[in-house]
Amino acid sequence: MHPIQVKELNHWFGQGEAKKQALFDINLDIEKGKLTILMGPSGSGKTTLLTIMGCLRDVQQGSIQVLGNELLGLDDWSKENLRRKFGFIFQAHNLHESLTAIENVLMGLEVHGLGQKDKQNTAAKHVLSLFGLGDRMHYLPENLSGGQKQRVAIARALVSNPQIIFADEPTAALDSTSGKNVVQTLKVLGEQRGVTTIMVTHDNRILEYADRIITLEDGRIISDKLV
Ligand SMILES: Nc1ncnc2c1ncn2[C@@H]1O[C@H](COP(=O)(O)OP(=O)(O)OP(=O)(O)O)[C@@H](O)[C@H]1O
Repeated sequence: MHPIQVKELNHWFGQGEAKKQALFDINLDIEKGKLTILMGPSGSGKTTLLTIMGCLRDVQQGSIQVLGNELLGLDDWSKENLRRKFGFIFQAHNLHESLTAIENVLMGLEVHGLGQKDKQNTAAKHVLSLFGLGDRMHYLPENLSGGQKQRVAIARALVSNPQIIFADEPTAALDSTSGKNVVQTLKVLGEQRGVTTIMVTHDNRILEYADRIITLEDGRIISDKLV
């Protein structure tokens, strides 16, 4: 069974006269362990689709099965439980300004309620080192560059070993080398641990790492290519 199966999904914003359809008849099966990229012009519906799949926005019409759960009509408690199996990486990194890099990464574990302190520290250090932040662990966000902050946010999303990663423009603030490093890491996680990644991006530099590229335009899928 695919980790994500979308059938006949439609979505609208606004009410009455201002009501506008943002997604039209989306049908999609996402394969486990693959890196899928969503592309398309601004306003084509990429973020809307990503947030619906990530249980951050309710399904209005259609069906989405995520890790075997139907999202249409799913109760809040089950949604919350499901979100714990996801890692989220957004362009706005949302780090806590009063916490150091490693404390921010540890937040990714505490919410998940996993394991003991020692193990958690080891996991947080490991993932920060993976992104070249081994010597910045005890820095506050205000003393990190934009790219370093984004890498801390990515480390926080990955530290709990999520089954699915939802990423919205994760490399936008990164230089080319760090951007590639992030995407390569996601690819390796997919190949070695079966982690599924769905990524919205405009960043052409990383397309070569994708397993599949889906293009949206005006709320519809206009192309779907295996790479
Ligand atoms: N909260 C909202 N309220 C009203 N309309 C919205 C809302 N969010 C998105 N839309 C509209 O839905 C459509 C799809 O938006 P969405 O953000 O999903 O596009 P996108 O492809 O992610 O764009 P971008 O690349 O600029 O982030 C757009 O027409 C947008 O104006």
